[in-house]
Amino acid sequence: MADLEELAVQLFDAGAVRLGDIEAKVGRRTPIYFDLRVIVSHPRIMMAVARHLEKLAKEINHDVLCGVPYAALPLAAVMSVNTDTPMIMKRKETKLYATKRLLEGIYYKNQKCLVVEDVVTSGGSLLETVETLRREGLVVSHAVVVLDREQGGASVLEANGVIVKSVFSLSCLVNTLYKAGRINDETVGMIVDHIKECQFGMKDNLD
Ligand SMILES: O=c1ccn([C@@H]2O[C@H](COP(=O)(O)O)[C@@H](O)[C@H]2O)c(=O)[nH]1
Repeated sequence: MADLEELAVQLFDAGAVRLGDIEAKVGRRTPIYFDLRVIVSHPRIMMAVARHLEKLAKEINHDVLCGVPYAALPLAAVMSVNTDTPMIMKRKETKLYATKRLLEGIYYKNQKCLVVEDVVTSGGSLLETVETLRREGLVVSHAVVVLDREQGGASVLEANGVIVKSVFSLSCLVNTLYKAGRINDETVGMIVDHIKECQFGMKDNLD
């Protein structure tokens, strides 16, 4: 398995780290955007990221995995196969025909569900999935994520009973890329300022 520094550089070289003045969500701009969707085209990187998530997941008692749609779904699927752990999938919208389900796959009330996510910024996307899982009777206490952008999302989740374990924090990712010569000190400065300035609060302040 690639170590974390090596993996950070592989992700950058694969195009998973975008720099510039980027629109992250409606009304939100960022000097760095992490786009993990590209790793479906890089099976070795996908496997390395999944292995690092599995290492975190091993320390957490769980019966079933659920990826936050859509970027984390392939990661959760690889983890499920590697560790022989059942997976369920959340739909973005309820299916309007046949089963009309919001969660696909087999699960039982009170099963412990570990949520898998690519990136946490405000925590809003992850929390939405957690709320659906809890409404269906699953117990959610932890999430494993590839990148915590350190913008308050992990605290929002913790306040809602979800402990977040991440493979990378944004500052450690940026530091590694700087040391590897992939980004310059001006970019590092902009990202550090962005983390300080763009913090998200409690659930009523997610956007
Ligand atoms: O660098 C980024 C930042 C965000 N995303 C996507 O957005 C959500 C996380 O944002 P929340 O504010 O925590 O809901 C996540 O599902 C990512 O897919 C991203 O891809 N890259």
